[in-house]
Amino acid sequence: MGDKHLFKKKKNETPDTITPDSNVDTRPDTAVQGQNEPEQIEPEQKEFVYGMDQTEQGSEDVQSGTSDADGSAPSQETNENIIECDSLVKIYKTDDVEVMALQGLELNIKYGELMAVIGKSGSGKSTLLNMIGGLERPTAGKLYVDGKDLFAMTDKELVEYRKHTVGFVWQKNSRNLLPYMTAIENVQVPMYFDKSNKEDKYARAHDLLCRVGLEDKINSYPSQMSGGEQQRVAIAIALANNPKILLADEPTGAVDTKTSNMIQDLFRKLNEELGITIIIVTHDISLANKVGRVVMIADGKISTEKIMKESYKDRMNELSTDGFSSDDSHEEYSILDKANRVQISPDILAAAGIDSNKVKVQVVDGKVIITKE
Ligand SMILES: Nc1ncnc2c1ncn2[C@@H]1O[C@H](COP(=O)(O)OP(=O)(O)OP(=O)(O)O)[C@@H](O)[C@H]1O
Repeated sequence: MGDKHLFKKKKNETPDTITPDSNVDTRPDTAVQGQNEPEQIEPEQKEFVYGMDQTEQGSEDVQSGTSDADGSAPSQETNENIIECDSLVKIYKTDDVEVMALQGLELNIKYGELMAVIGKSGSGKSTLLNMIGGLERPTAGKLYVDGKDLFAMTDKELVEYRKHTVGFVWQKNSRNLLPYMTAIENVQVPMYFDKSNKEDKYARAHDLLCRVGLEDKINSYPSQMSGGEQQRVAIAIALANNPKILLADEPTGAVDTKTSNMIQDLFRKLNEELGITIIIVTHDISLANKVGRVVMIADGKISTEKIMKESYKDRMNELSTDGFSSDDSHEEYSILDKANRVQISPDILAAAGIDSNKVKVQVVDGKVIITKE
């Protein structure tokens, strides 16, 4: 990512909150990872490990795009970033209309990060998540995930990628769970093509359900579980194939505050225990305040990012969620794009009394000062 640290925004300033448009679901109708994937694949031997510790599995993954040969694709050995978005553009075309959902987005995400993506409705959050998840193809730019070039993958390779590299959790449980299966059966669905025997699959599903705190509900059907419990089953399902990245789109959007807190804690626990990279698209400010980094998308680009202060990281490890106050937990930065441009939010412009499109830019004592003309 380009240089950052232009100026600090007021602490505690919350991003714009919005109501998700629940009537319109523009995403591809892909349910639980692995369920709607008709292609037959060669089963592969996998160890019973989660998260980062999958170098063996990764090497058997799709090879297209792992272009060490041309030297351009990052790999885990040489790169600390699991995701690199470089000038990423996504244009949707419907009839005569073109929508530019992402407009040259730059973003790097490190292995093992726990981060949130926020922004107004229509800013491109889900589009970014869907592209990282291999559900949408970039129109232009570069997108590398775990050393693989998603731009260059064939459809078949993308199916493989979706099965092994990423796991999804959606807001709507109907998209995550099959109603006629118990929790433990649901978790085993994505393991269908896995070569390991029935007992191993059962044991792995059982272990995952224990990790998400549902050891008492393994034989319950979705209708017999609360919304929060169903969401925890959904997280176990998303982890079923030991993905390196967990992608969650509004995972707390349909639950109450208490359940939301529980899910937030669970993401942190899984991130710490499994070392898995977790990216959460959310409007839930309390959730955004409890992750290591929050990036805000505005008009299809990253505009600001907030990094959790070290002192808060320590406190988060000591305190339960209920006792945690998120005030002043992060420092906020604006992001320079490749052309050294920066977006300044309307709030900051208003606070500085800037109401025209012409400003004075000076360097004073090593600081860039932007003032009204
Ligand atoms: N399949 C699609 N076809 C056409 N336009 C689309 C499609 N998916 C998204 N868009 C448009 O792309 C833009 C970004 O959409 P996206 O869903 O990524 O935004 P978002 O930030 O996730 O919004 P929300 O918070 O409301 O879910 C919007 O203008 C949206 O209407």
